[in-house]
Amino acid sequence: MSVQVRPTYEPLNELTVLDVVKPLDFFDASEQNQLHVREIGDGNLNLVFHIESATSKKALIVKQALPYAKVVGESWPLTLDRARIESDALLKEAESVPHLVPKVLFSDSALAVTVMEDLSDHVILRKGLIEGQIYPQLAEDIGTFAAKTAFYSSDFYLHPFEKKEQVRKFSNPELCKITEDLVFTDPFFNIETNDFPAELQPDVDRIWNDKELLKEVAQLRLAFLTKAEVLLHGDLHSGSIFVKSDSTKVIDPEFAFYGPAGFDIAHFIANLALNHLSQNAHAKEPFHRDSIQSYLLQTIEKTWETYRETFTQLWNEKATDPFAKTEGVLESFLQKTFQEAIGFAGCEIIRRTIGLAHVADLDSISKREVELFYKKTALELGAKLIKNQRKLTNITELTDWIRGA
Ligand SMILES: Nc1ncnc2c1ncn2[C@@H]1O[C@H](COP(=O)(O)OP(=O)(O)O)[C@@H](O)[C@H]1O
Ligand SMILES: CSC[C@H]1O[C@H](OP(=O)(O)O)[C@H](O)[C@@H]1O
Repeated sequence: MSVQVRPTYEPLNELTVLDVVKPLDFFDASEQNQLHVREIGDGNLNLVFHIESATSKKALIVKQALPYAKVVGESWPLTLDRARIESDALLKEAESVPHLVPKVLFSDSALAVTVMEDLSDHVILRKGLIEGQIYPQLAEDIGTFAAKTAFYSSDFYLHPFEKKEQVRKFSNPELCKITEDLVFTDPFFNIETNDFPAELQPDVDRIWNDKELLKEVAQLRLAFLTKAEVLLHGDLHSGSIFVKSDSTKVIDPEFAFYGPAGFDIAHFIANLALNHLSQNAHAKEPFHRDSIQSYLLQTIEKTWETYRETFTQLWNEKATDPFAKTEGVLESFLQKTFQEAIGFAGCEIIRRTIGLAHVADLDSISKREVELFYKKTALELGAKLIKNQRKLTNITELTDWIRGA
């Protein structure tokens, strides 16, 4: 009788990662001794290894969760189950949008490892945007990604038993708690881990004392906590998207869970809005600033339009919900999703400005007074979105506000 011994978890290094890779037969026998390994992780949480054959230049990526948040260290323990969630989410997303996610080649929940397609010929969207690049396919790809992953995971499409099984499978309490704290709670209170320049204190005080704003944030937070509408990526910022001119790939779904439908699209829009603001400082000349800013606003508009049209088409063709043909049901779902997305986007803009985890778009502005000016503007925009979410009915009203910020 043979006994299968499950590998026990230990953090990989540039040598031991080869023990994971070699048995996969991804590389030919002749390449196995000429593999070049680099740890390239630049995110907040995990190890990422790039393994390349010195001869054929074929490469793959091994991502491993650490039992703590890398950005803080061992004092912030964090579940390894996030690696299982990430690989399961990539596989689930690949069922509806295979061209928009990296291929998963192997995963092992005990080692907290996902082995995936190497996307080094792409760049991280945040970096590309800060440099002033434009990506013509981005809006259509992200609108399609968000609409298809939402519809196919929703009660509008799935049998209720299957939907509830998926909710159970993607239960992600520890990673959700990070979002509950870092996005929906800490930036709105005087919490030690908030991070902002002292000069912003009067603007931050205004947020902390704005009762109308806090009431709206409490409702958005409750929606995040309680609405298991669709399977979300859960952290769809511009650092979670790889791009090149003719391709978009959404990576890093370790925050995936069932939540409110507007959440992913909100985070994408918020991060484009932050880049839009920062272009006032980054763009080398006014002509270039105007063209990248107008590209960003068009991208926001087209992303929402693509989401709305794709979701509507799937609804008309495939919805199983008994009320699918009842007049106004789809429209009211989309309107609620849109308005909630405006509020979530406001929270993301505020937390990326004064919370624990910032964005390079604003933080890399070299002149201090310019950085402060645009951070104040970001806080004003975020608060305006949160307080006025229910007044907006059209995406161009939102882009008008971002343009005018
Ligand atoms: N499939 C991939 N191909 C190439 N590089 C990758 C891939 N996945 C991740 N990376 C690199 O590793 C970095 C961190 O990955 P990410 O999944 O965002 O980690 P974290 O969960 O720690 O934020 C990315 O910014 C990118 O540079
Ligand atoms: C300590 S986690 C902070 C922050 O990091 C995550 O992003 P990423 O893993 O892409 O770097 C997520 O946005 C969390 O809110």
